Amino acid sequence: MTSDDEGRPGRLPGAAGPGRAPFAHRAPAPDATAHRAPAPAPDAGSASAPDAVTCRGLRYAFGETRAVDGVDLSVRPGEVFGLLGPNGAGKTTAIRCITTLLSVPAGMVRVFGHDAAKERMAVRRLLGYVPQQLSADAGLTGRENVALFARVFDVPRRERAARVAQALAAVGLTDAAGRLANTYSGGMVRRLELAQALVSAPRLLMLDEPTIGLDPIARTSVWEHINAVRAATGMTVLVTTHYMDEADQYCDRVALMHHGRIRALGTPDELRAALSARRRAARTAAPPTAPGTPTPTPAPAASPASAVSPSAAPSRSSDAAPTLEDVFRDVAGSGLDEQSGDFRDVRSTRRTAHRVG
Ligand SMILES: Nc1ncnc2c1ncn2[C@@H]1O[C@H](COP(=O)(O)OP(=O)(O)OP(=O)(O)O)[C@@H](O)[C@H]1O
Repeated sequence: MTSDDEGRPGRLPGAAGPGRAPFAHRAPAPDATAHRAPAPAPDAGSASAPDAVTCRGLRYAFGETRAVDGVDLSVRPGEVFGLLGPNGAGKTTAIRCITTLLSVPAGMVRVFGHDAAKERMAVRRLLGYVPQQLSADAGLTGRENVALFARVFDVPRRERAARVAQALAAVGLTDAAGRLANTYSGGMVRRLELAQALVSAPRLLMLDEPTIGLDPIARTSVWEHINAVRAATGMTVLVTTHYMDEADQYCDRVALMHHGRIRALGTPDELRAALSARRRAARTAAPPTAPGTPTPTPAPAASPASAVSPSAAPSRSSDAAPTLEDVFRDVAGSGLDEQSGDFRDVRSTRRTAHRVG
């Protein structure tokens, strides 16, 4: 990376000339119901702009294990896109391919038009990444942690102090910036890691399980800060999560992943409506049952679901019917609980406990 600030690929368009803030210091909205903040989205303005992320036929195997098994997806500039699935679905592996931490052996990955296989540094300069593993140093203060990332990501020296302060302010850690990270709560550690990822003003923020193991208030706080920065900058957000309710609340679109494949993709409303339609169709097609005969449970869909057509999207009136978890169970089929446990498997929770302990 160079220290030349002009034309630096990681710079948000129009957001930060020398001396200007890379993102606005907008305090998170106090209203916790302000989900899916509408982004002014410098990235989302042009119809010809490349997608933030494009994966075509992405595959990755660890020996015999096909962790990612032919993933096609596009993340639009400025949206919050959720990659959902149980433990072992392949979410982290897919994310690591997109970040270039794993090289792409088969298929294609592009980030804002840059080929992840051939233009690794160009891709990395566009990204902020919060991995599942702890990325903050417990023996450093919050400020020192963010400053370290500013150096690693080659934030120009003359801007560093201001950018570090801005990143800490954007996640509500100004007052705690001088404290050692090992005195932080789990939610504060997550917000610190968010500040570390934001200090380079990424166009694409990638978060792997950002709220796993946090209590509901801390989860809400993390999302409010993500949304506030996104609303101020138009940054694209790609997030993995087990929490269906959270994805429903905060993601513009979601992809449901299981056994390395995308089983369904669309807005939460589209996915729920498609399930309602399938249920209605199954009821209509079912033969009338004799009185006293138990009603058979419809078999879950056997084939992987493809993207849900937006044209089939119904209105918000179907909210009360199926949940996103119902959709997942429908498209993933009966194998959902076999190996991977449920959506809140202890493995990840333990990992998080280690992160903050
Ligand atoms: N380094 C590795 N070596 C061998 N197998 C691996 C490795 N990393 C992941 N796997 C396997 O690849 C598959 C996908 O794992 P991955 O971590 O991508 O899933 P995930 O959906 O992110 O799960 P989690 O929610 O638990 O993080 C799993 O079967 C996992 O055991």
